[in-house]
Amino acid sequence: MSLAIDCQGLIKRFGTYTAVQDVTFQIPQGAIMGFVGPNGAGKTTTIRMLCGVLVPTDGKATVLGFDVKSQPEDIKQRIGYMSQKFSLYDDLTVAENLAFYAGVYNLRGKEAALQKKRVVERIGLGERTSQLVSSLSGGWKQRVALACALLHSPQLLVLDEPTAGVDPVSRRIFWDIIHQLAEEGMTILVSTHYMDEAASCDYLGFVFYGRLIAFGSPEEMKQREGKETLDDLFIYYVEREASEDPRNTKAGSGGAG
Ligand SMILES: Nc1ncnc2c1ncn2[C@@H]1O[C@H](COP(=O)(O)OP(=O)(O)OP(=O)(O)O)[C@@H](O)[C@H]1O
Repeated sequence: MSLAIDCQGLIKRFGTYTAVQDVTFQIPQGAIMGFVGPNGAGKTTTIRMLCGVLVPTDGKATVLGFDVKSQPEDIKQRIGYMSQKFSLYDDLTVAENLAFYAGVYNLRGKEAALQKKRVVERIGLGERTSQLVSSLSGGWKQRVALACALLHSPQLLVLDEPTAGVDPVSRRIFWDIIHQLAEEGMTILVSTHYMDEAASCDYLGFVFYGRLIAFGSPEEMKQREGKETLDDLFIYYVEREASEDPRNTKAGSGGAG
C-alpha cells in the first residue's frame, strides 16, 4: 500500500497557543479522507501544514512521499487546493480564470490548451466558459474553482470546506466528481461540516481542540462507540471532550510536544 499522507505527531503552536497537537494518521493513495470538527478545531492549520505552506512546530509528515518541512515545493507542485472562498476573479470569465490559473501552474502553449480543454470537459463547464464568474451561481463557481485546482493534474486534491453555502443539488454533483477522481487514483483530503459528506469518505478524522480524537472509516468509528449515525457519534465526541479549551494554557500547549 502506497501512502499518500503519513502524518506523525504533527504540532503547530502560535506563540503559547497550540492550534494542532500531536496529530498522527496515515492514508493510502486514492482514498478520500474527511476532516470534521467544530470551528477553530485546527483542521485548516493541519491542512496548511500538509500542503507545505505552514511549517510545523514539531512532528513529521510526508505527503506523496515528500517531507513537509524540507520538500514543501515538491508537495505544492503536486497538489490542487480549493478553499471555501474559491479564490476566483469575479470580473473575469470562466475561460480567463482558467487561463490565469494555467499560468500560475506554469502551463504554457499546447499543454495549457490541452489541460484547459480536459478540465472544462471533465467538470462540464463547456457552456459557461465565456460567462463572467460574477454572473454564476454558487454551485457553478464551486465547479469552476474545482476545475482550476485540477488544471495541473494533481495527485492530491485538498478541499477546505468546499461546499459551504452551496445548494444540495450542486453539492451532490460536486461529490460525484470527487468520487470519480478518487476512483481514478487521486487522493482527496477534505474538511467539511456536513455529515452526509463525511459519511461518504473512506477515512474520517475528528478534530477537537487541536487533537485528532478519533480516526477510521465512518463505519468503524460508529461501531466503536455503538452509535447509529455520524451525527450521534460527533455529538457524543463533543459532549465527551467539551470543557474549557485546554490549548489556551501553557500546560495545554506543551502536552504533546
Ligand atoms: N496564524 C495564526 N495565528 C494565531 N492563531 C491562529 C493562526 N491560525 C489559526 N489560529 C488559531 O488556531 C485555531 C485553529 O484554527 P483553524 O483555522 O485551523 O481551525 P478550523 O478547524 O479550520 O476552523 P474552521 O472550521 O472555522 O475553519 C483557531 O483558534 C485559530 O484562531
